[in-house]
Amino acid sequence: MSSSNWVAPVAAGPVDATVELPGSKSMTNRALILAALADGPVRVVRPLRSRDTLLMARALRALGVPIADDGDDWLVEPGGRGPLDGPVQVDVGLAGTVMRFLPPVAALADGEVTIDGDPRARERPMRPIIEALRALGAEIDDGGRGALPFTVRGRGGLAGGAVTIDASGSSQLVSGLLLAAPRYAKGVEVRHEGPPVPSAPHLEMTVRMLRDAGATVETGEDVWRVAPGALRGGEQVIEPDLSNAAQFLGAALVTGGRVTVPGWPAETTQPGDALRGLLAAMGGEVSLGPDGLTVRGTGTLRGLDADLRDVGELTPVIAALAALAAGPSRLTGIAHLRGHETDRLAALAREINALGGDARELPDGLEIRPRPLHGGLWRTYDDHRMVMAAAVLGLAVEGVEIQNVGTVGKTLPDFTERWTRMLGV
Ligand SMILES: O=C(O)C1=C[C@@H](OP(=O)(O)O)[C@@H](O)[C@H](O)C1
Ligand SMILES: C=C(OP(=O)(O)O)C(=O)O
Repeated sequence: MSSSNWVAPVAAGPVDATVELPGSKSMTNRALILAALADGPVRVVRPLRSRDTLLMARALRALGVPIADDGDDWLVEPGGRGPLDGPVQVDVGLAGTVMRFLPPVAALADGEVTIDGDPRARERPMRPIIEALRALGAEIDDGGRGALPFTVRGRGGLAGGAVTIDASGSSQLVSGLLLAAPRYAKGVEVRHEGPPVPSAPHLEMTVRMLRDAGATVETGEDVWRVAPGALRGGEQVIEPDLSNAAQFLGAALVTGGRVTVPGWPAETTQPGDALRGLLAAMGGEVSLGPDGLTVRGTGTLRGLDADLRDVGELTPVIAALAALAAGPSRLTGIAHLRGHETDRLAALAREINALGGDARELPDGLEIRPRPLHGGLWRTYDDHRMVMAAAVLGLAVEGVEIQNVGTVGKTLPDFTERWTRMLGV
C-alpha cells in the first residue's frame, strides 16, 4: 500500500458484505514471545503479518530464534537452545507490543540488546518497565531518559522476583513482564499501584496465553504472579483481529446495511468482542451465530455514553461513528490514549473539527456532538486507527482525503482493498 493520500469512498447504498479478517496483532505478538521462550517447536497458526508483527518476528530472529514461513503459518523452533544471542539492534517501529514485550526477553540474552523505534516511539511510556526490569536484576543503559532508545546488557538470565509498578499508562507494561517471567529464576510478582490499569481484557489475554503454554499464573486485585518453569511447544491458533472488525461492522450502522465477520470466537479475551454491546447500544442489530458476527444497521445511529478504559483501541472508530450519530456522545476512561501511536484524544478532536464537526477533549476522553460534516484533508499522525476512523466518516461524507493511508499497515496492510471490496467499488 502506498504512503500517499487516499480519498475514502462514499457508500453508494447499504453495504451487504462478508469480511474476512486477518489474525489478531495482540495474540500474534504474544504467541511469538511465548514460542521464542518455549522448550519445543511452536506452530503459530494464521498469524497476522503486518508491520507490528513482522517487527516482532525480525527482533526475535535477530536474537537467534528461527521463525520460518510454512504456508499461512509460522514455525518457531527455539527448542532446547541456550541463551538468546547478543549483541543485536532491535527496531520496534511504533509497536507498543514490541517495545513493551521485547525488553523483558532481551534481559535473557547473552550480550547487549539495543532497542529503538520511530520518533514517536521515543515518547511512549516506558519508564515503569525499565525500572521494573532493573529491580528484577537487569542492567539497562537508558541515559537517564526513562524512554527509548536504551540498551539492555543481557547476562543470559535474570533473577526476577517481586516488583511494584504504576501501569496506568499502559497494560502492556504488565503484560511484557509476565510473558518473559517463566524464564526468570524466581518468576515474577508484579503489583500495580496507581490510577486504574487500562485494557483489562489484554491482561486476561496475557494470563490465558501463558497458562495455555504451560505457565503457572496466579492473579489477584492488581497483582499477577508467574512461577518459574518451562513453556511448552505445540500450536498457537490466532483468532481474527476483532478490534480491526470495528470499522467494517461500523459500516453496517452508517449505511443501514449488513456486515458479517466470519470466525468470530464464541469466547475470547480480545477487547474487540465488546463491539457486540457497543454497536448494539449505537442502534445496530447484532447477532452471533455459526456464520460469524453479523451487524445490521437499522437506519438509527445513536450517540454513546461509555467508559472505554477496557477497550481503548476501539475509540477512534467509535468516535467516527459518534460524529455521524443522531445525538451527542461522551467517551471516558481513556486518558491513556494520549500515549498511543499519537495523542488520540487530541488528534480525533482536531480532525473531526477540521471537517466541520464538534468534538471536545475531556481530561480522560472525548465529547462529540453531531454536526453536518464536509470533506477535507484528514491527518493520520502515523496512526493506523486514524485511517480506519476516517474511512468510516468517508462513507457518509464526500471528499474525506486520508493523509498517508499506508500507515494503516501497522496492523492491516491491505485495508483499502478490503474496504473497497466491502463496498463493491
Ligand atoms: O497488549 C496488547 O496487545 C495491547 C494492549 C493495549 O494497550 P494499552 O493498555 O497501552 O492501551 C491496546 O491498546 C493495544 O492496542 C494492544
Ligand atoms: C494502541 C495500539 O497499538 P500498540 O500495540 O502500538 O499500543 C492500537 O493498536 O490501537
